[in-house]
Order: sequence, then C-alpha cells, then structure tokens
Amino acid sequence: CMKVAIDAFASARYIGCYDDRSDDRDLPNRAGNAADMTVERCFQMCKLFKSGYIGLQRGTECWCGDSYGFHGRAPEDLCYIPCPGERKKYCGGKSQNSVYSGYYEGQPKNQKVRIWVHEELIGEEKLSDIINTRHENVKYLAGTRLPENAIAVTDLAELGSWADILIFVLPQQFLPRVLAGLKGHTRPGACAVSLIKGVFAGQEEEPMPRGLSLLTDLIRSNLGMECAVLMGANLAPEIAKEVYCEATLGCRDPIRAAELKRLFQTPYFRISIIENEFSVEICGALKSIVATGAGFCDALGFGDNTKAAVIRLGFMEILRYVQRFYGSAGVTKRTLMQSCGMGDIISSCYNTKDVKWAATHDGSGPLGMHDLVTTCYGGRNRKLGEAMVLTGKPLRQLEKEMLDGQRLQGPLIAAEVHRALQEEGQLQRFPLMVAVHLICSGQMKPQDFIEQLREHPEHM
Ligand SMILES: NC(=O)c1ccc[n+]([C@@H]2O[C@H](COP(=O)([O-])OP(=O)(O)OC[C@H]3O[C@@H](n4cnc5c(N)ncnc54)[C@H](O)[C@@H]3O)[C@@H](O)[C@H]2O)c1
Ligand SMILES: O=P(O)(O)OC[C@H](O)CO
Repeated sequence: CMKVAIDAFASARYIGCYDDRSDDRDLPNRAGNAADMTVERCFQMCKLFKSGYIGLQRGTECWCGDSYGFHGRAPEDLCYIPCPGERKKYCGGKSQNSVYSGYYEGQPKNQKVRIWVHEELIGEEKLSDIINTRHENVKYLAGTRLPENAIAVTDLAELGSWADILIFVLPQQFLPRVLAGLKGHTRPGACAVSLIKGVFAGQEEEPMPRGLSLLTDLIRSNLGMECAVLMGANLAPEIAKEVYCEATLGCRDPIRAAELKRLFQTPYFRISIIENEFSVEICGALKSIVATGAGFCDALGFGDNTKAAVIRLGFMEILRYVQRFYGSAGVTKRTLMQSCGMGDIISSCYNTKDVKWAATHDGSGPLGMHDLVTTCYGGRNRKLGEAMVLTGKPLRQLEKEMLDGQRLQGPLIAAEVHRALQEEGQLQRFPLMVAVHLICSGQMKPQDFIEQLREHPEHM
C-alpha cells in the first residue's frame, strides 16, 4: 500500500471563494450560463472539458479547469450570490468563483491519482520510474497492473500542495517523517483519511503521553486538517483482484462520511460508516497483537479449539481495552462487529494458513492465494508469530528475512499497549496482549503463552 492523494471527489465538495480576472481566467474554460444554475448543473456542463474543478460566478456563470487559486483566495463573504437553482449553495461573487471539486458518473477513470513513493532503486531503476512507465509497483504489489491515471511522485511538498484528499497507507513508523515533509504544504480545505493500522509509538526526543496515542491525532495536529479512518479485513492483493470484501469508515462528520463512502465504495469493496473514529482505529491496531498470538498457537501445534479460544479472548480484550480507554467517547460493542473488528481478526489470524496450504498444493488453493506468498501482505503478524516460535530467531532477523526489512506492526503495537496498561495498573486484565508483548520482547518463553490464559478474567 502507499499514500495516495487524489484530485477527485465522488460528489461536489466546496473548496472556497477565489478571486478571478476577466483578462486571465482562474478556471480557463467557460462552459456556459444557466438562469437556474446549480453546482451539479455546472459539473454536467464541464463534462466536455473533463475538469476536476468548477468555478461558479455571478450566480449563473459556470467555469471549468484542472486547477484553481492562481489569483489567490478571497474572503468568503465576497462569494455571496446564491445559486438560482439551489439557493442554499453559493455561486460566486462579482469577480470571484465559488470553487468546487468533484466528478460525475463515468469520469473518475480520467482523474489523476498521485501516489507518493518512497524512492528506492530496483536494480538500476527508480521505483517511481517503473511505476510511471510499467504501471506496476514491482516491490510492494508485484503482479498487479496499476491504472494509468495513478502517477508516482516523490516530492511530498509538491504532493501536499496539490491534493484535496490525502490518504495515508504506510507502516506506522514512517508516518512522522512523511508528515514532516507535508507540513506547511497542504491545500486549504484538504482532508485526510488514514488506513494505517497502528498507534503512535513516539520519538526518542518526545516523551509519550499517558495511554495510546492515535495516529490520526498525529495527522490532525501536524497538518491541521480533519482525518477519517478506513479499516477492514482487507489484504491488498485480493483487493487488487477485485474480490468482494468490506471495510468500516470511521468519520464523525456525516456529510464528509457520505462523500468518502461514495469515493471509496465499489461493487466489490463495500463500506459501512460509523461515527466513532477512535474505535475503528484502535480495533485496526489491536488486532495485530491477537494475530501474532494466533501465530504462536499455530507454531506450538495447538489445534483449532485453542486457536478459536485465543481469537475470542483477544476479541474480548480489544473490547475491554476500547471500553476502558475510550468508553467515555461513546464507543459501543457495535464497532467490534464491524469489518474493522471481528472481520479483521479473522482475516489476520487465518489468512496465511491458507497461503501455506496453497503453496504446498501448487498454488491451487480455493482463493487462489499464491500471490500472497510472493508479497509481504496477508497475515504477516500471524506468519511471523509462527516463525518466531518455530525458528527461535530474533524478531529483527525474521523481519529482515521475511519482510524485506520492514518492521512488523503487531510487536510494536503490543509494546505500546503494554506500556499504556502498566501506567494504568491494568496488566492483569489483559493477559493475552501482555503475553504477546513479553514473548516478542524475549521476556517470556512462547511455551508459556497458553499458561497465561488459563486464569483469564473472561473465565473468572
Ligand atoms: N486499513 C486497512 O484496511 C488496511 C489493510 C491492510 C493493511 N493496512 C495497513 O496499511 C499500512 C501499510 O501497509 P503495509 O504494512 O502492507 O506496507 P506496504 O507493504 O504497503 O509497504 C511499505 C510501504 O512503506 C514505504 N516505505 C518503505 N520504506 C520507507 C521509508 N523509509 N520511509 C517512508 N516510507 C517507506 C514503501 O514505499 C511502501 O509504500 C500498515 O499500517 C497496515 O497495517 C491497512
Ligand atoms: O499482514 P497483517 O497481519 O498486517 O494483516 C493485514 C491486514 O491488516 C488484514 O486486514
């Protein structure tokens, strides 16, 4: 996965009031006039120009373009003329455009999506050049043809000054660096969506606050914009194959939530919305700890009964954690029943078992999962949890050998959770998460994993 910035919105989204000049139009294409002008009407009129932006002026004029803001932003009260066909919206001022972004049915494929790529050399070629010429990310999503409107860029400042929506999908440990590159270079009115399953582990020079820090809070505070979350039982190679799946969108603003849903949802990628962003994000992070524990179970040769118990106890600990730390924020059990909760635990804990099966049967597994063997996606936490016990190798060595140097998220998150629980005197109530951390950090023998669960509070 990568960080994506896109210039399209699945419906009209107001950007702001911008100055225009009759001798040098900000949005250069005049689509026409309409006495009953509406925002949607102007989008329809601009269809011919395949523009990402529209500007409405003097109530009835419709302008189209691929950029805006050349003459600067104007005070909002200068765009005071209501649209004659929908008086709740504004259609510009005397020399100002009310600018909207969006797209209409049939157009999205023409819109450009810019993908920020951490530049790497693949042989002698730059990864960004490979993506832009061969339309394949040969390192992180090999075998999937990317659409030609997805353009790889390497300059974060350039990306930030261009994108209306910033979508973050990268391992948590790289986020601070990426935010530093974007800071001060984002567009007014831009918003963010985080797909990162993790928690902020802090940086050495900044002592951590109590409890877990959410990555979305880091995005919000660094970039000064709203940040929704999108999490689900989603393995990238399967999504690339357009296999049916679902995800949960956490977004507190119902209008933005509806817009984002229209943007992301496809016939094979179905989305449920819940308001509580925290709970969606925290579920996405904590499931990696449970998946690591499921990997221990597989390595230790316990059967399906034990693994089912581990998954359920992990599930109950996530619920307990969310209620303990985010209960006052109105989190309900409903979140855990979403794709970001139960669904994700299942996909993380079982997927690579199927991969292994597929691999040993010439790749003829029922889900055609052979691709997963060659990528570092599906169920890595389970897989490395298993390998840690089977090989006895240190985690860092396995990360080098099996994840091409990437850090595994489960152990990082488990360490943070352990710290937060210790601060609150809650270690006893979360024996599974605690045991995963102690095993990953070499403080407990894997063989003692199940011993820690015999007196689980769920059974008391
Ligand atoms: N929301 C969801 O439904 C969902 C589903 C699956 C995964 N995820 C999450 O998406 C995130 C990323 O996925 P992934 O772990 O599969 O990663 P990945 O396989 O997409 O690859 C790693 C990425 O890190 C970038 N990178 C490598 N070195 C870097 C550096 N030094 N600085 C900055 N960037 C660097 C690479 O360019 C690449 O894009 C994780 O947090 C994962 O949990 C979310
Ligand atoms: O490979 P994992 O263990 O990080 O899991 C990937 C996704 O989060 C599954 O939804």
